[in-house]
Amino acid sequence: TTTLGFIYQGGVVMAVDSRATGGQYIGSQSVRKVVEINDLLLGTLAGGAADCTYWYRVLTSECRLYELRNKKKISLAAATKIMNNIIYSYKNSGLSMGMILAGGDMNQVSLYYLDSDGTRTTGKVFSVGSGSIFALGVLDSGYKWDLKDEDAYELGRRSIYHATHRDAYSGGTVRVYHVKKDGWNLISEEDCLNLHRRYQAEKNN
Ligand SMILES: C#CCCCC(=O)N[C@@H](Cc1ccccc1)C(=O)N[C@@H](CC(C)C)B(O)O
Repeated sequence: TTTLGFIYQGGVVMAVDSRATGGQYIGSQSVRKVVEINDLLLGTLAGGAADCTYWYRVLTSECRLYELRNKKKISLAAATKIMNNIIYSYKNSGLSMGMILAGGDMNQVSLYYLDSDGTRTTGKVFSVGSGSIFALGVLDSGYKWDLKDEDAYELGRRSIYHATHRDAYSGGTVRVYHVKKDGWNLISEEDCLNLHRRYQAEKNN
């Protein structure tokens, strides 16, 4: 898996691949690794497929229960704290999860990283998964706060593409999302083989 999220002047860009593997066996090329928590919050999943899928659903139901009980949307800080407390209660029991969570938080967007060790931090640039070392090489060299939206989307796309090219455990579809303080939307989803042809053609011109 390769997942990433970064904050810039236009909000947050999140990008992921879609491959699931069991050893050298490819279990799926169509995993949705960007998950909707509600219409303001998005998350990315990396690690154990069952762990990520199960606990993301628990988080989603906790967020909905918060809304029903409090008659207001949950903040990103609160949603990540709920997830972190759950994960921490299972520390050292073998969970394997790395999540990036983004969304509106008290009238601004913010970005959190959570993992099954119990880490919960905010930041501007995160990449998580077996391919994150490749993605970060591209992402860190291209990141600026002042990126224009289209350039930010392309930076996320290229970063995931390079990881799918070099990491055997990443591949399939490259999905790019844009998260703003008032909502998120899907920007693009392209097969990494098509991206490969496009980027190789650019090199040959
Ligand atoms: C094949 C198959 C079923 C999925 C097995 C399965 O959890 N694979 C994991 C890798 C892993 C992790 C921990 C123990 C063993 C195998 C996987 O593909 N994770 C990807 C993300 C999830 C959400 C799809 B990525 O992190 O590579």
